[in-house]
This record gives sequence, structure tokens and C-alpha cells, in this order.
Amino acid sequence: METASWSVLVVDDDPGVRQSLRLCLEADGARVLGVGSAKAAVEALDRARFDVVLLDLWLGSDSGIEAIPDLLRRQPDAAIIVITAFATFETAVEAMKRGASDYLPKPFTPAQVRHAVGRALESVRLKRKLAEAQVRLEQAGADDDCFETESPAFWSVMKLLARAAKSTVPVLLRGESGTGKNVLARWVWMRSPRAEGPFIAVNCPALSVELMNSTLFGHRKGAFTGAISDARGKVQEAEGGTLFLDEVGDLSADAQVRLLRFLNDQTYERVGESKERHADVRIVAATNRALEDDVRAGRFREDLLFRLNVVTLTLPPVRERREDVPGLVKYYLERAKLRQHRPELAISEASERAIAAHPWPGNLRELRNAVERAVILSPGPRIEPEDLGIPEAADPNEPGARGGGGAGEVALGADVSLEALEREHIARVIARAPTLEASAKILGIDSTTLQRKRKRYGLT
Ligand SMILES: Nc1ncnc2c1ncn2[C@@H]1O[C@H](COP(=O)(O)OP(=O)(O)OP(=O)(O)O)[C@@H](O)[C@H]1O
Repeated sequence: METASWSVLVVDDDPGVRQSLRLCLEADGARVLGVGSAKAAVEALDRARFDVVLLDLWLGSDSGIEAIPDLLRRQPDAAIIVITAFATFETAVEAMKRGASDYLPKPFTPAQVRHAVGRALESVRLKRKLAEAQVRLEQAGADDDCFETESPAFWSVMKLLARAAKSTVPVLLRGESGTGKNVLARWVWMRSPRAEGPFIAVNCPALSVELMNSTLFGHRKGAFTGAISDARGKVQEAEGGTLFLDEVGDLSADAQVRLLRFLNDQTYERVGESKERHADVRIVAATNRALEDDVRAGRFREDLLFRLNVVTLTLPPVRERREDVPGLVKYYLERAKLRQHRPELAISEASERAIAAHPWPGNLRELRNAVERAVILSPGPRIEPEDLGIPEAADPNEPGARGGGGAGEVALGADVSLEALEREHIARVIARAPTLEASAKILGIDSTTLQRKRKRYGLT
């Protein structure tokens, strides 16, 4: 079946079943490990990477179904195929809900096992290829950035930004996740008189509260346990250039005080030192939160907000710049075709309709990932909606097409797959809930399952 090295974890309390699956899959070139309990499966996944897990649903006193989330938490990109002698539709649905990718009823033939594992392996490889492509895309940055626009909302942002770029005043970029705040922060720097200086980006939520001040402002040797030598902070690294504070609302109270002082007179002190230092640094900050709410809740200093707010621009979400979508798709498509060596690939009319109807809650990031995904996945000469991972939209020329549907609407009971319904529902809940935790709560699933589903549906 496969020549490259691949691995399967068989989880079954019956040694006979483990042995026969091992023989069948090893004959095809798999590395197979058999274990008899959910606990042993978890330990195996902690120790080594597996492509496919064949999981019996009845493991003596353990329940295979219960174990699925735990197994996926360890290796989210592994495919789990559940096997059981008690095949019922309900257990299959339950297993899928918890993240299994397929279902194999006992008794099964070697051919059925090979077929199911082969399919799972293919999807695991595609998933990994997509994840790698996504990482490469995020790293590629400027190569794929497009600032042409037909949207009055985006146009006025760009016009103001171009003016602000020439000065040294702080800029605050607001907007939903994926609207391009990081990209525009760089854009400002590149068009500013400080383009020759450094661009230093700090992702504030990634900093631990304990190390936030020292990361930003540096520290003196011995200032705290682990401070084994003097260290300069990001502010000093950004001397003569621009310091970009992404998700600035996540700064600790103490770091907010230090930043406010720095914005007032460009002075600061390293942690554990009383010597006043000076740096010539322009601050660009971004947030996808309503900082005014944080001010009201006492989480963010109002005086700091006023200082950061000198030029504030709110980037419109994709649903409010729909006129740009066809141009952006064309732009992403041309580049993705070059990258993936598929110059002949075209886009179907059904895909164009689906793209126009989809709400794109993940904004530009989601749009670009969907196009890249489609260029990788599309088996034929034309990209179809399923390659993009978005639901089909009704054809207005077809008799019986539903009228009055808003952007991206998927009607209950219409000709749509359960998967499309689930995707759409998750996308909408994420778009309106304040946090991912809140979204998970509304959806009745845990945050890890939500993360996995977001990844699967490209809802980044
Ligand atoms: N001007 C642009 N042209 C084309 N694609 C863009 C542009 N801006 C952003 N993108 C795409 O969207 C992705 C996300 O952009 P970016 O990280 O700047 O968004 P963000 O608003 O900072 O998101 P987050 O709040 O999640 O950090 C980029 O990697 C890129 O694929």
C-alpha cells in the first residue's frame, strides 16, 4: 500500500485481534505497536508519533470512546479509526463527534482494514501538508501581501495610514483576528523615515507576566533568579526603528506603567536598575479587543490608551470589504499555483459563488489558507467548494434556489452536509463570542476539541 515509513497504534484488549492487525499492516510496511488499554495507548502516544490509531471501543473496563479526546490531545493530527463488534450508528456518530475520523465494524477483512487505514493515512498526510503550508505562508509574510482595494472602508484606512507612517506618533491598529494588523504594522514601518532602523515585534500574550518587564525593558544581572547577566530589552533592540506590540491589551499592569512612561518621555529603566535610559523608538500597537471595555473593567490604563490612541485605525473585516474578495482570491490563487506547481488550475463557478457567500470569519488569514488548501487538495483541473473547505452556495439560476439568504447562510434541512453545517455553526459562534473559551462553552465542547475543529475547517 505505501513505501514511506508510517506507523499504526493498535489499541485492543484482545491479543488475537492485535496480532492479526499487526500481521496485516506490517505486511504493507507499517511500523505497528499493539497495546491493550487506553492508559497504555496514552503512554505510547507520549513516547512516539503515530499516523493512525486503530481503537477498539470496548477495552475491558475502559471505554475507547472516552479515551478519544485524550489521545487526540496528545497527537492532534493522528487519525483515529474506531473498531467494535457492537456497531451501531449512534456509537459511530458519538465517536466521530469526539474526533474519530472513521469507523470499522467487526468482523472485518484484511482488505477492509487496508482500505480504512490507507484512507486515514492519506488524510493525515494532507492535513500535515496543509499545516506546513500554513506555517510557510505565515512566515512568507510580505511576498503575499496585497494592498490594492476597491473597498471605501479599507481605502480610507490605507490613506490615513500612509499619512501616519511619515510621522513618529504612535499608531493603534484595531480589528478582528486575521484582518492584517501585523502586516500593516510592518507596512507602516517600511514607509516610515525609520525604515532603515529595526522592526521589532512582540506578541504580548506570549510573554509570561513575570518576564514581561524584563523582555520589554531589559534587566540587570541578579535582578531576579535566573538573571545571570545583564540583558537589553526589546525597547533597546528597536532603537532608531519601530517596536510593534501585538495584542497590547495583554500587557500586565506593571508593564503598562512602564510603557506609559516610555511613551511620555522616551525614558525607561531596566528591571533591577535605577539608571534612567533613553531610546528613540516608534510604537505601533495592535489589538482585537475593545480596549475601552478593558479600561472600564480596570484591566487597562485609560491614560495609556489615550497615549496609544493618537492615530487609531480599525481594519474592516472581510465581510465589510466584500468587493475586494474576488481580487484577493485571484491574487492568492496565482501565487499558490506558482508555489504548488499547478499553473493550469482554474476555479469553478460554484466555488466563486461559495466564496462570495461565505462570511470569512477568519478574515484574510482564512481566505488565503482556503485558497492555498484548495490548490494543494483539488484533484481535478478546477477548484470546487469542497476543496476550499467551505459550503456550496445556491445557484440563483437553478430552479428552487433559496432566495433572501444572507452571506454564507446554510439553512437547516437544505441540501448541505452535516460537516458544512457544523463548520458554518462553529464559524458563526466564534465570530460573535468574545473568546474561544466562550465559543467552546456555547458549542458544548472543550477548548481542545474546538481548536481541532477550527484547524480542520480552516477557521483560524
Ligand atoms: N494586505 C494583505 N494582503 C494579503 N493578505 C493579507 C494581508 N494582510 C493580511 N493578510 C493575510 O492574513 C494573514 C493574517 O494577517 P495578520 O497576522 O497581519 O492579521 P492580524 O489582524 O494581525 O491577526 P491576529 O489578530 O490574529 O494576529 C496573513 O498571514 C496573510 O496571509
